[in-house]
Amino acid sequence: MGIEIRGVNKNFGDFTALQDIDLSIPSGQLTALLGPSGGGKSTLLRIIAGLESSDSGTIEIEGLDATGLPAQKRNVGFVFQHYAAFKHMTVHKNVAFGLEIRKKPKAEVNKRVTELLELVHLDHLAHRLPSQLSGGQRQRMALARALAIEPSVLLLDEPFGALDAKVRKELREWLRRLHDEVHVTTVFVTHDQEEALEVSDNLVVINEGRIEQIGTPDDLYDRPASEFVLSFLGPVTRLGDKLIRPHDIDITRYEHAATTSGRITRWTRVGFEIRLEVTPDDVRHPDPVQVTVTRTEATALQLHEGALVWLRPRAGAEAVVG
Ligand SMILES: Nc1ncnc2c1ncn2[C@@H]1O[C@H](COP(=O)(O)OP(=O)(O)OP(=O)(O)O)[C@@H](O)[C@H]1O
Repeated sequence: MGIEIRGVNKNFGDFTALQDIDLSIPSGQLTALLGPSGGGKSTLLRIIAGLESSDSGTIEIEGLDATGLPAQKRNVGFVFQHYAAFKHMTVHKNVAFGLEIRKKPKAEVNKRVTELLELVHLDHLAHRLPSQLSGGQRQRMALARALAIEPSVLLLDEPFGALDAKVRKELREWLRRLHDEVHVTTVFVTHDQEEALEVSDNLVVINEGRIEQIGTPDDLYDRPASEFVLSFLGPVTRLGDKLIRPHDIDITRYEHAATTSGRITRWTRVGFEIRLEVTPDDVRHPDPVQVTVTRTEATALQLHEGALVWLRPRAGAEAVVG
C-alpha cells in the first residue's frame, strides 16, 4: 500500500524531466523528495496529485489505481509554498470550505474544523482573516485545510520555502509532531537537506530526473551510494584520495601513522563550531582540507592559524567515498 509509482516518464518538449521512476512510498510515513532545484521533485509530486499527467507509467494510491483519475478524485491533500487562501473568508471558513462543498452536515463541519484548528494550534485565531496571520500561521491553516477532507495522502511542495529560517525550523518540528499524531501518508518536497534529514522517515534523492538513492536519513547520511548523495547531504572535503565529512577528520598536533600533515591556513568561527582549512604538505594533493572541530577541541589542542597539524579519518567515519 502507500503510493506505488511504476515506470513513470515525463518530457516537456525534448527536455526529460523524469526518467524511469519506480518508487514505493510507505503508508503512514513521512517521505521527503530531496534534490537540487530543477531535478524533477515538484513534477513527480504533481503527477502523484493528478495536477500533471505522465507520458507513461502508473500511479497507485493506497490500493487505488489513480493513473487516469483527475486530481479531485484521488483523495489527496495538497499544500504549496504560496498557499492561495480565500482572502475574504475567516480561518474557520477556509478550513471548512472543502467539507461544505461536500455537503457535510453543519454540526459535523464545525466539530471537525474546531478539532483541526486545535491540532494546528490556531484555535484562538479562528475568526481572523488570512491577511491577519503570519506566514507560518497561514501555512498551518493550509495544512488544516488539506487535512479537512481526510485525504489518504498529504502532498507538500516546499510548504515552508517562503518563510524565514527561524520560522521554518519551528514549523518543521511542528510538522514532525503533527505527523506523529495524524499518521497520514505524507510526501514532502524540499531542496533543503537539513529539513529532509530532520523531518522525514524516508528520503528519496532525485537529481536530473532520476532517483539517486532511497533510504532512511541514517542510511543516506552514513552510507551514501554516490559522490552526489554524499555531497548533497552535507559538507564534504577531500583528504588524500578520499572524500569525507569535515567533522569526521581527526586532527592532532603530533604525528601518528597514516596521516596527512599540513598547516592551518584559515580559521572561521561559526557558533560553537570552528571551521579550519588545512593546506597539506603533500604536493600531490595541494587543495586545502576542510576540518570542523568544536571550540572545546580547538582550545584543548591549542589550534591556531599557522599551526602544523596531522589529519586522518576518525575511527568509524562511514561517509567515506574513495
Ligand atoms: N510545464 C513545464 N514546461 C516545461 N518545462 C517544465 C515544466 N514544468 C517543469 N519543467 C522543467 O522540468 C524540470 C523539473 O522541474 P521541477 O519543478 O519538477 O523541479 P524541482 O526539482 O521541483 O525544482 P524546484 O525545487 O526548483 O521546484 C525543470 O528543469 C523545469 O524547468
